[in-house]
Amino acid sequence: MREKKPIIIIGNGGHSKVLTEILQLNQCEIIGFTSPKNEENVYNLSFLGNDSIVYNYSQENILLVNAIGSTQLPVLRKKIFQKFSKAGYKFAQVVHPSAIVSSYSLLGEGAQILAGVVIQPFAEVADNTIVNTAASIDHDCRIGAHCHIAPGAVLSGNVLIGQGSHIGTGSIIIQGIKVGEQVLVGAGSLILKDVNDQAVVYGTPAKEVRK
Ligand SMILES: CC(=O)SCCNC(=O)CCNC(=O)[C@H](O)C(C)(C)COP(=O)(O)OP(=O)(O)OC[C@H]1O[C@@H](n2cnc3c(N)ncnc32)[C@H](O)[C@@H]1OP(=O)(O)O
Repeated sequence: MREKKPIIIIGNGGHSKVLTEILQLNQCEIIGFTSPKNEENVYNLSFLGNDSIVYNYSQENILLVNAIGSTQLPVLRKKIFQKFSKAGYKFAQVVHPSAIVSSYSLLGEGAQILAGVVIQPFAEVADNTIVNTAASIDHDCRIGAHCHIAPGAVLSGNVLIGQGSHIGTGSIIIQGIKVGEQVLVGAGSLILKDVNDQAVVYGTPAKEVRK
């Protein structure tokens, strides 16, 4: 998927490395990256300045890529997306060529679908959500905005995930489960029951450990 406008990447960490390769595979033009300080970029992309440098570019002429990663609740990613969306900037979708994304599924603005992901028909992935390496999202799932479905997570059919939630690496969620908003699911969890908003759960089967 080739974006027509040149792209500014926000962030220069591990997630940025992964997204940059996808942008290159998709032959996107990359202006450079922002970061709090001038540090090496493994692809030799240009350092543009801190995030405020984005305001030097017209909203009409560029797209942003939110390359802030997360290992727990994706709070900073959400802030970045909301700040620049409010200022009229648009975020590019980033979809790895190896991802299998049903043409009957829906991806929101700035959705990031990484290598080996499968998204089945009538699933929805809302704005600014990451579906990380080899995760699988089955039919009719609805994943809210600003979520992170970490590598290898498996969502069976009709699973609902509220906004701002993190589904840990390798977790399994059985069909029809509702996970609330800003929920943190630990790595390797097996989710057999609905999960309340803001809960932290993990284990097999998963239990709520704290709010
Ligand atoms: C490309 C990428 O890298 S994307 C990154 C994806 N990463 C993830 O999805 C990681 C998700 N994070 C986790 O699973 C974390 O372990 C969390 C958030 C659930 C818990 O983190 P913390 O609050 O720091 O817990 P901490 O490490 O102190 O562990 C507390 C206890 O819970 C246990 N525990 C922690 N996580 C889990 C888990 N996922 N499953 C079972 N037990 C767990 C620990 O063994 C420890 O037990 P102990 O007290 O008996 O020793």
